[in-house]
Amino acid sequence: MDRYCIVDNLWEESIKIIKEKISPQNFETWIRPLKVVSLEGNHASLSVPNKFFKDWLTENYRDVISDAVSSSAGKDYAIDFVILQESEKNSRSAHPARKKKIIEQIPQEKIRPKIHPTLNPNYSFERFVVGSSNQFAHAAAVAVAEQPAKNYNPLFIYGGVGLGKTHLLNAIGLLSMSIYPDMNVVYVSAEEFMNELILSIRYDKMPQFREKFRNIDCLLMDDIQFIAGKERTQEEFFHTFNTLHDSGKQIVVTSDKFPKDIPNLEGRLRSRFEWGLIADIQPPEIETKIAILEKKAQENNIHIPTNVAYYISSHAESNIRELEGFLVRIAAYSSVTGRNIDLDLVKEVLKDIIKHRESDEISFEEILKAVAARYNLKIADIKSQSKNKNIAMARQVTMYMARKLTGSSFPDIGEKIGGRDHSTVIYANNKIRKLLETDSRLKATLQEIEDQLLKKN
Ligand SMILES: Nc1ncnc2c1ncn2[C@@H]1O[C@H](COP(=O)(O)OP(=O)(O)OP(=O)(O)O)[C@@H](O)[C@H]1O
Repeated sequence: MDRYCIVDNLWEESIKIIKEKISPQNFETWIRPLKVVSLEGNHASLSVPNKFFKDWLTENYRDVISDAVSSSAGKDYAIDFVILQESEKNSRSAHPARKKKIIEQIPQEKIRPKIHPTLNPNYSFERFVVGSSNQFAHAAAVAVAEQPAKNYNPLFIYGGVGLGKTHLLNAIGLLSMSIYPDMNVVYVSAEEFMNELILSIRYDKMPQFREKFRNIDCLLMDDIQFIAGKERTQEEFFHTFNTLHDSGKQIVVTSDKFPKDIPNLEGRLRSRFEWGLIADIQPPEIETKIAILEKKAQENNIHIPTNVAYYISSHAESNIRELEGFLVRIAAYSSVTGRNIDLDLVKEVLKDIIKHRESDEISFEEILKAVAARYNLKIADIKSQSKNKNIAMARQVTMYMARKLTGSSFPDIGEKIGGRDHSTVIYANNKIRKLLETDSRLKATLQEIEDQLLKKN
């Protein structure tokens, strides 16, 4: 058998294994179009039609594919994905020798761009869409990047999942480095910081650890909430913070919560976070979602008609990562089926996700439970007659959310929340609505509760 036959047989065997492991629809969308372009040593390269496909496969199916190829071949294979050039895409059955060439034609720097060892070059300010939900955080981030340690130190950026905190943090690093090329910028997640600390303690390398983290011009630390409750990490971060701050170095941290709302965060750290500027990122309104979607589409040469962008944005949650996921799915489906992206195609691709979501009915009891947990109260407190400020607030939030998420009538909600009159529910609903116009912390809290309720299934 010639070498290309062996490769084809191996791939045939592998896809049988993969087919057993994933749904038929996903198999047809993601696996069927793949072809092996090279098999060298312990490395298999598979061709994919575009970057979206590549990102999706890398994130979701790389391990499944590599396990299947390894088990068919009887030895371990690492998998990577290579984007087919347009001309190759048009002739699906390119000669094997030509296929093999494809990898060599792609410049190395296109495969793995390297600018800074830990900064993501795609997360730049140019690629960040500004809307009213993130305007403040964006302006603060630009100011810090242009004039580090001048005005806002530390800068504390907080917001819900997938709303662009990491993107902004990276953008600060990229811009600062382009303005001040000699600047020592370090981007690290709080978890990596902790892991490095543990290793340094274990291998007696604390002087090196301190040398590294206390000689930085701009420290960008992601997901700081992770260190809460971890005593030794908080202690070390506290000293790192002081050293950098005292010597006029910039510190930027991100978190999923406002400093005061991070449970188990040491008071001395919390107060330091409050020294500088605290900027929030709110869930985007529909116009910003559409603008982000259109920008992402444009960056990847995908044409999305306006009605389609509107449809996707109005059905995606506020999480922008999810919005991107929808785009990936749609672009891949369109490229595999050769169909243009229009409303019918999008409805077809997203129908399961959207149907599932619409069937996710939230009950009053679930809202009550989630609000009580968020405000550290018992359900009985919320239903009680207590006039305590925190309890009264939680009660009004429950009424507002019940109205919003269940659509129940005012008298119904009043009945369920301890036999209250419907006018009390109307009052609570109006009061919270009004507060939300100005109180960004409350807005973030409510969004968090809502996200949690929507994720229940
Ligand atoms: N305003 C924006 N413009 C363009 N892209 C955005 C914007 N906000 C978020 N994104 C994109 O959404 C994705 C998720 O963003 P990011 O990872 O920064 O979120 P995060 O807030 O750090 O999430 P997590 O809480 O999970 O750490 C990224 O691909 C990012 O580029």
